[in-house]
This record gives sequence, structure tokens and C-alpha cells, in this order.
Amino acid sequence: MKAIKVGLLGIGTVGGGTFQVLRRNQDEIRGRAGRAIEIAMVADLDVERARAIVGDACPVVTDARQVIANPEIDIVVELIGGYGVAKTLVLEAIAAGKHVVTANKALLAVHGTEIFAAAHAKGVMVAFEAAVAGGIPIIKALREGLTANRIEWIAGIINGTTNFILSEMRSKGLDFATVLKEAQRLGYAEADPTFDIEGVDAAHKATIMSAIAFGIPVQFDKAHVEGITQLQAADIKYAEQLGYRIKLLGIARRRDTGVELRVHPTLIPAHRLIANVEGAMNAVVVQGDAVGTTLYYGKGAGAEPTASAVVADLVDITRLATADPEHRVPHLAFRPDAMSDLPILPMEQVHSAYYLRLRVADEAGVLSRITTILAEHDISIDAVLQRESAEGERQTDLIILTHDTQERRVNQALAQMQGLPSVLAPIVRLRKEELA
Ligand SMILES: NC(=O)C1=CN([C@@H]2O[C@H](COP(=O)(O)OP(=O)(O)OC[C@H]3O[C@@H](n4cnc5c(N)ncnc54)[C@H](O)[C@@H]3O)[C@@H](O)[C@H]2O)C=CC1
Ligand SMILES: N[C@@H](CC=O)C(=O)O
Ligand code: NA
Repeated sequence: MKAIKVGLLGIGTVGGGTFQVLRRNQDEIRGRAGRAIEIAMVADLDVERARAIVGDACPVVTDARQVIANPEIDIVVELIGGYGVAKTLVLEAIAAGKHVVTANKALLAVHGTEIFAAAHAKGVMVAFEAAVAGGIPIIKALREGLTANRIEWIAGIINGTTNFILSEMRSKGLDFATVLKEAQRLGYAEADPTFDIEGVDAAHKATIMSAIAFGIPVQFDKAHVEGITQLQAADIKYAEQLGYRIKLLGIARRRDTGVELRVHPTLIPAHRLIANVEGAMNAVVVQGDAVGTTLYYGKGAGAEPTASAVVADLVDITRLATADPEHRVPHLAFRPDAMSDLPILPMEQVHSAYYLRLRVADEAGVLSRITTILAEHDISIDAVLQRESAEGERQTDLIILTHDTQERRVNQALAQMQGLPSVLAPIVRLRKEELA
């Protein structure tokens, strides 16, 4: 059977990895796909660098539209990134009747509804395994492997850069800026690394997973997004003393009234497997009603791990390209006429346990005033840690872990506690999840 022809838009970290993996494993890939998969044309603005990778294997052009217009090309792979030109090119490729593979989570989390609708109308596939947790086949697991389940929640370390930063800071005592530079050098970070460190990239991925898990549209604008830039070394240390690790988690949880969609630094019990995921590794825990808890672990960033997912999508499309579109797996797992209108819950309605750190005057009665406020808001305490004050010091850190409660109650209690004269600095509040 004739080879399926691929056009590559962007041959940077992931594009380069895709080129290498397809070339190195071509025999195995042909055996699995039933046809050879060939990169027939590459577009990149940096044509010299692109030619250095591609050699004379195929033409290299600067204008991505030449690839889309090439009638030989069956599948367009978008590895440029961002919401700008990538969106136009993906929509143009779909309009030209090409199947699309993309690793672009930003694009799908923000414009997925429009893109999937266009693909559905045109009868082409848009595959995006690389967009969430890189090489881990989490999209396939959620959409196909767990299709029997009512999914209850998903919690994942889904940004390699921030996990690498947190791990290196904790284990080697390195500073934030040094580790971020190293993550950039290793090709883990986004073109704009604030997307990584401010939690935006993880929120893009959590948004995509929430849509597949609960059959809701992608709604990145409703996600709660907090990164790691405000995280303080003192809290990492106190969390450890209390038996917890802090990880940047993306969480999507179904409640009776809606879906929680949030990204923030989270305390996790240190004995959980996911608490021990280090470096640029990713891990996603999925709780389904039939299967129970499942865990997916692997490389979430980098050239070849991400290429592994891109090539898997190419194989999937190659196998399905001739199938009746009605028999394909829907882009977001649920058929477009079976989507849910379950809303994304505002943060005030989210349920979690909490870690609170208060800088307080070391004087009689402080603890009782604080616990009274918590009790008045029906917040029950799980553990309290009071650091011994150093000699001559008249203030100390008071750490409180709460049981599960509603965020609204915690906000109200925090506002009241912050007003106490014996509370000397802004209170630190982190969320804590048992993940069981
Ligand atoms: N680097 C990683 O570990 C991962 C990246 N991704 C996603 O994969 C995509 C690509 O990321 P990277 O390979 O890391 O980026 P990169 O910056 O290394 O590569 C992008 C390439 O696109 C080219 N380019 C830019 N504008 C272009 C245009 N208008 N026409 C043609 N080429 C153009 C650039 O010259 C560059 O070679 C992004 O959406 C990213 O979020 C997803 C998972 C992991
Ligand atoms: N910048 C991302 C790359 C993969 O999606 C990350 O660090 O995880
Ligand atoms: Na993946």
C-alpha cells in the first residue's frame, strides 16, 4: 500500500524528535500502521536549521501554507505552538481536508471547540496525544482504555518544567532561576516559560483532560490557575515535617453541582507514589468508578518522549483514515450530541483540605483565638505544628492542617484571622489533597 504522506509545520524540539523517531523506527511503524509513514515536506521559519535536521530527505520551505496546499500530503503535523499562527494553519489544514496532529495544548484548551467542530464537519481527525503529559498515553487511556467508567477525578503532575524546578530546589538546594534555565536548555520549557511557572501550561492540559473525562467543552477561561512562583522554601520544609510533599497539581473533579478545574501547588502525603515523582517526569492519577485508582507515569516533555505521542497519533490516523468517520473515536471521547452542560464550579465552591501558615506573636491565647475562628466557620483541624521560637524572638510560625471543607469558608476564616493584631504577616494558604 502506498505510504501515507505527512507535512511537518515546525521542526524545533518536538518536530526534530518526530523526524528522528519516524526515521529510526520506520520498519516497526510500517508493520503496525500497515503502511509506511513518510515526512514528505517540512516548513520552518529557520530553514537552515531545518535543513540540517532533514538533509535531503524531503523539501524544506519557510511558508507553512505550501505544505497545507500540497495535494500529496494526507496529515499535517502542527508543532509550532501558541494560539496565533498555529490556529490559522490548523483551521486551514482542516479546511483543505487534511487530518491534523498537534502537540499544542494551548491551542486546544482555548480554541478546541472551534477546531473540533471544524474537523467534525469536514470528516477529518485532529489527534493530540502529545498535548497532555507528553509521551504518557493519557489521552488514549481516558478516551478509550477507561471508556467503561464514570470518571470521578483526575489529578496530575502535568508540567515537567515546574516539577523539575521543585525537585532540584528540594534535593540540591538550587535556586529557582538556575533550575529554570536548565529546564529551558533541556527543551522542557514552553517558548514563554511563564506559561510553565505560572501554572498556565498545566491548566491547558487539565482543561483538555476535564473535557474528555466529563464530556464537557474545553473551558480554559474558567480554570483556576496558580503556579509555583509564590511558593516559599519554608512551606516545602514544614510540609515535609508534617509528612507531605508539595507538587504543582492539575485537578479535575466531578461534583454533583459541577466540575472543579484547578491548578495550584498542593500538599500530597509523602507515601503516595505521585508524591515521589521527581524531575521532569509527569504522573496522572485517574479515579474511575469501576476500575478504581489508576496511575500513569512517564516523560511529559522533551524531544523524543513527546515525539513518541506524535508518532502514535500518526499511526492511529493511518489505520483509521479509510474508516467511516462515524466509527472513529470522538475527539473528546463523547459524541458531540452527548456532551454534558455540567458547569465549571467557581473556586469558592471547591472542596479541599488546607495548609495554613501564620506568622504570629508568641504570646498566650493566640492559638485559641485562631482555632475559635476556624470552629466558627465549621472548619475542623487535622494537625497543628508550632515552631519553637528562637531565643529572643517574639514571634513564631503556626502551621495548621484542616480537614476537607469548602473554599468559601476558608476565605472567610482567613479574612477574619488576618485582622487579628497577633497575626503579623499575610497568611500562607495552600491546598492539600489525600488523593485516595
Ligand atoms: N518541548 C516539549 O517538551 C513539548 C512541547 N509541546 C508542544 O509542542 C509544540 C512545539 O514545541 P517545541 O518543539 O518545544 O517548540 P520549538 O520552539 O522548539 O519549535 C517550534 C518550531 O516552529 C518553528 N516556527 C515558528 N513559527 C513558524 C511558522 N510560522 N511556520 C513554520 N515554522 C515556524 C520555529 O522556528 C521552531 O523551529 C508546542 O505547542 C509545545 O507546547 C508539547 C509537549 C512537550
Ligand atoms: N513545557 C511543558 C512541555 C510539555 O508539555 C512542560 O514542562 O511540561
Ligand atoms: Na500524552
